[in-house]
Amino acid sequence: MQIMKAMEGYRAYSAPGKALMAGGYLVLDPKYRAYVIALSARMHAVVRAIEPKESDEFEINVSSSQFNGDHWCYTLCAETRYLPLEKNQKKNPFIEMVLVNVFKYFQPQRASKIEVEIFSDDGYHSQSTSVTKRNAFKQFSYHGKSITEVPKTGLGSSAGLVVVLTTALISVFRDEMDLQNVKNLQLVHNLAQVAHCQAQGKVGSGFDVAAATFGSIVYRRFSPQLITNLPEHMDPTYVTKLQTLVDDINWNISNARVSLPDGLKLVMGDVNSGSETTKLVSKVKCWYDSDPVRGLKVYQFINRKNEEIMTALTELNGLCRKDPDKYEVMLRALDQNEESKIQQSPEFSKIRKAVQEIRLKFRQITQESGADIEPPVQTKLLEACSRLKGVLTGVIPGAGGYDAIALIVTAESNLQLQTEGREEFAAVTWLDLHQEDVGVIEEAPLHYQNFIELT
Ligand SMILES: Nc1ncnc2c1ncn2[C@@H]1O[C@H](COP(=O)(O)OP(=O)(O)OP(=O)(O)O)[C@@H](O)[C@H]1O
Ligand SMILES: C[C@@](O)(CCOP(=O)(O)O)CC(=O)O
Repeated sequence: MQIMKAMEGYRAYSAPGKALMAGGYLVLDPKYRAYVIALSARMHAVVRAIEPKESDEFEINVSSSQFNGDHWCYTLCAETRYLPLEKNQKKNPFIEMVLVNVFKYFQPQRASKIEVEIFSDDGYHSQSTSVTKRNAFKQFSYHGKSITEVPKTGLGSSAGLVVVLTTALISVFRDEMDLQNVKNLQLVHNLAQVAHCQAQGKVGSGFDVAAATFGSIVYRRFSPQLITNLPEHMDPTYVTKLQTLVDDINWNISNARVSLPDGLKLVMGDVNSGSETTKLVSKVKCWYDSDPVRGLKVYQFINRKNEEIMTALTELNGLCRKDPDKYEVMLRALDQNEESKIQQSPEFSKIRKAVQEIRLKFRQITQESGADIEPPVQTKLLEACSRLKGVLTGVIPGAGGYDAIALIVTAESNLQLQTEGREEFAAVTWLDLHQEDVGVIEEAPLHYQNFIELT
């Protein structure tokens, strides 16, 4: 009772990370679709508005105490058109752009102090020297370094942060924030895309923000001009243009929900390294632009293979419903690595063949563009993984490079056990993650209280 009282006025939300299994690079163009899996690693925000304030200045304190006690303290007000100022000039462009866009969109007048606590699940960062704290509901890792200094695994921490923070702030300005309501999800998505795109320097397709909002999806992006055509933040027309863009314009994105077929799961292996997506993207763009006719042909080929993968996954979904016995036999063949039986499954064969062909093309692009999309060390690792029992296929998701690898494997398989102590897997840490269907959800604020350090 005492605890419940103390939690009054708090709201909590979480949003998932992502792995782009098919469609990397191509998805930057609205012509092509991508297959995005949402992950069980989530970014969380607990929010509370303490009303009202004496002055007309809003104060927004965002803390991310897992990262050496990181916190940002912003003030903003209607008179300065909601331009956020951080008290100690600490930079976090993602938080800043969320504040700019949510405040400009809602135009709140009655100043208040707002507190937001961010928590992120382990999957987002390499966990070499962290300390675990837990309560009866959740546990989080605490690092001795700031957020910008802890190595990332590439699961989309910034998109998760932007989506969950946008949701938390919207809930302060809106009484009703039912996340089953498509209209509300669309509001979160559109505001979060604008904020993420502005913070990131307008390079991404937005698949990570879409997955954090809607969950596992087949994604087709919006036209980039929707956001790049917005004027500068301080332009007097920004507010109405933002509101129109968020509420009235059809973004024409696809976000059809998908799920991996039953009996299959996603496994991610952190290689403790990481890549800079923006550099890879600009090198690939140079490669494409140097011979656009050939570039288009290569992309069209990769796109056919991406679509084949998506079709085969849908077919597997159908087969496991229509003929569960046959499907079960196929899964067991994968489990035992019985190559001749696996080849008898047209769906498995199609997926494996299409992934091989896509990877081959990306290895060629790697050589020609200088962008390390599939560097030899990752090729070697993926080949070694493909020989393990239960592995259907594997890729370096998203932009590729030295990020975590992603495998689709049978639910029964245990890669940890199969790879323990083996030289070729020495660099890999299997992440404790699984596919998740849903995107941003409401959580119980009580689950984020009184964390105790494990000894
Ligand atoms: N828990 C957090 N608390 C505060 N800020 C965070 C948190 N997690 C991420 N961020 C912000 O997001 C930035 C990292 O975003 P970035 O887009 O570089 O990586 P990512 O989204 O994790 O990876 P990728 O884009 O490769 O999937 C951090 O520097 C910080 O500004
Ligand atoms: C290369 C690209 O298609 C995928 C990048 O994915 P990731 O950030 O590496 O997971 C860029 C994008 O879609 O934003």
